[in-house]
This record gives sequence, C-alpha cells and structure tokens, in this order.
Amino acid sequence: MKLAMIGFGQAGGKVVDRFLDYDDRTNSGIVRSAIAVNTAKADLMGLDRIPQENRVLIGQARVKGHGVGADNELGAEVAEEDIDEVQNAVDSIPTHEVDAFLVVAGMGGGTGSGGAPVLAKHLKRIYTIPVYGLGILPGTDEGGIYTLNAARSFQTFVREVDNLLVFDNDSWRSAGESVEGGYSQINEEIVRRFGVLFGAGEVQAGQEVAESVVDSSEIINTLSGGGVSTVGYASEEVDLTASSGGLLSKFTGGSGGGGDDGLDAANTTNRITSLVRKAALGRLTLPCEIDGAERALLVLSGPSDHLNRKGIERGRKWLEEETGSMEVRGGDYPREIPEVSASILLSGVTNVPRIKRLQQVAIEAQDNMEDIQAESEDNLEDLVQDDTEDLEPLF
Ligand SMILES: Nc1nc2c(ncn2[C@@H]2O[C@H](COP(=O)(O)OP(=O)(O)OP(=O)(O)O)[C@@H](O)[C@H]2O)c(=O)[nH]1
Repeated sequence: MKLAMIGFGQAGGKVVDRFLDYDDRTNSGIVRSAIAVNTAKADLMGLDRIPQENRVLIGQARVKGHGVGADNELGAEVAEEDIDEVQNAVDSIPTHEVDAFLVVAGMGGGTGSGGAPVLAKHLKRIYTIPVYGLGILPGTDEGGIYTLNAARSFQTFVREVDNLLVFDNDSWRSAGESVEGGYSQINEEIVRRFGVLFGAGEVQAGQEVAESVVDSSEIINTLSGGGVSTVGYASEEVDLTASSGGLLSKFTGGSGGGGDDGLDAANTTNRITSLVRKAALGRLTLPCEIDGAERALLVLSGPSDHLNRKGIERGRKWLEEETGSMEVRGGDYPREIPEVSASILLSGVTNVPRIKRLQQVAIEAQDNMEDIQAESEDNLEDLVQDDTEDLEPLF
C-alpha cells in the first residue's frame, strides 16, 4: 500500500528516513511522500533522505529551534500552535494517490510524544483516508520522565489514530551496544518488519502478480476497528539459483552449508507453517499475548515457487486457533529475493502486560516527581529564609 509518512520528533524523522532508504533498496514503493516535523533544527539537518522542502521546523517562537527537552505538554502545545505550517507541507502530498497516513514518533521524548497525537487528530478531521500511528516505546532503562511521557502519549495517540502500531525499543535493544549503533539496528528492524507488511499488494512493474495477492484493502480492513497492533516476523534463506523447490534451508535443512534438498510441495507447506509459528510466537514489535487479538493478517513473502496456497491456508487456520479470532486474513507477496518470510499483523491486541507495567512505572514516576517538587519548594524556602527572619527582601 502507498503511505504518506510523517515523522514527528527525532526518532520519527529518522525512522521515516530509513523507510525511504528501504523503499529504494527493495523497490517496494510504499512511501509516496515523506515529511519530517521537529522543534529541533539540528535533528532536521541530520536527516539524509527526506527532501529539504519537506522538513518542517515548528515552535521557533517558543524554543528557538532547540527542541522541547522531553516536555511533551510543550510538544503538544507547539504542534497545535504551528499546525498550519505542518499542513502546508501536507498540502503537497497527492492524497488521492495515498492509501493512508502513517505518523511515526518516539513516545518517550517531548516533540514526537506530544505532537504526533495532535497531528493525527488534525489529519483525521480533514482527510477521509485512514490515519495510522507508529509509536515507539522507550527502553525501561531510559528513566521515569520518558516512561511517564510514553504512558501519557500512548493513551492519547491510540485515541486519535485509526490504529496504533507499536514498536517497543525495550525488547530490541541488545546489551552492550552503543545507543546510536543500537538505534540504527533497531531502525533497520522497524523498517523491515513494517516494510514487508505494507509492501504487500504494492506490485511493481515487472514483478509477478501473486496467486492469492494481499491487497491494501486487506491491510486496511485488518487495521480497521482501531486499537493497538503488533507485528511478528520470521524468515528463512533460500537459494534463488536452485531449481523450483530446491530450498537451502538455514533452520531445517540441517546441512548448514547448503545442498539441494529437493523439496516437494509438502516440504514447502511445512516450512511455511513453521515460519508462521515462529513469527507469531517469537519476538513481536510489541510483546503481548496473541490470544484475544481481534484481527490478523498473514503475509508470506518470497520467490513464488517457494510459496503455496496450502501453506497459507494452514498458517491462517493455526492463527485462528491461537488468537481465537474469526478475522484472519492471509495472502502472498512474491518477491525475487533469496528469502521466504512470514509477517503477521495482529490487530486489536488487549492482553499486553508491557503496557500495564509502563503505566505502573509512569504513575510511580509522576508521584515521585510531585513529592520531589513539593519538597524542593519547602527546602528552597528554608534555604532563602534566614533562621531568625531578621532580613527583609528588597521588594
Ligand atoms: N527506535 C528508535 N528510537 C529512538 C531513536 N531516537 C530516539 N528514540 C526513542 O525515542 C524517544 C524520544 O526521543 P526523540 O525522538 O529524540 O525525542 P523528540 O520527539 O525529538 O523530543 P525532544 O528531543 O524532547 O524535543 C527516546 O526516548 C527513545 O526511546 C531512534 O533512532 N530509533
């Protein structure tokens, strides 16, 4: 499907930048337009791919291009005040060629966390196409203010978008990595997972048309009804040069070094079902219990002779049993790449312990901050006032 992507704040801008790069590399054609909005001039300058004229600096009167310093109430205020400047950039998007908006933001900071829900609300009021959010949760080690920001932004963002796709930095940061190095890998993971999903149905010239193609309307229907979504993904390398069915499997081939294991249809089906299980039960973009998900979409992608209808049907059935949902859609997305992958969009998930923990920590942080503020007012009063109250202020 074709998206108009708007990155709000630093993380949002960087992720949209990476989506443009992914689009070029994979010829997926999912980013019809890309815009970055920020209160920090330096962050906008640091982007690589988003065209200069689509980089919008807001809040200059208030913060002079220096960011809002993790104050998401200020982020929201500034977004509201300068929404016309953002709209000017949005005006350049040929919305008749776009299936949906995707507003991307890190939810722990100030600009994106506060501004993205404001923009989503504004877009929904003006346009009839769906407005989705891609919200990035901060790592648990980032501290109280980031957690509090994210918890408050989450509540607001979910309410203002047609569906909130969530990516949890916490489950993806590997130990020992530098923050920057870590983010570039994490961002790669984000664009790969959501890229395969949104790329389905977006057949480019010269590409094969799928036997049971995933259409953008199926993505939209899976996301309709609102709520929170998560994405699972699993892939396996295959050998493009091998004859049909000659799959070099990393996981089940056993030989490791390759060799044509002469797969037949049954093996292809089994491989697909095992990929579907791995995708659903492995690491999700937002960890949660998949039981109770309201809707799901299964996209199988890879060379067409490694995909089959039976595999998709089995995968779909299995997902129905696991989620208890009656709305599990599925289809394929043929791509001539040496990889078969299963991508699963689980929409309307509600059993998410990670969010409950985030809210608990946020409430604790909020209480602590109030205590500290009250205490510090008393302490300052003690410090300034001389003990015998002999001194008088000037005025
Ligand atoms: N996945 C990912 N997360 C990021 C990246 N940069 C920052 N984050 C996360 O996003 C949160 C918000 O950070 P920023 O996007 O830098 O904040 P901002 O919206 O620009 O707001 P201010 O800097 O407060 O004005 C952080 O707490 C991190 O969890 C990134 O490149 N990738």
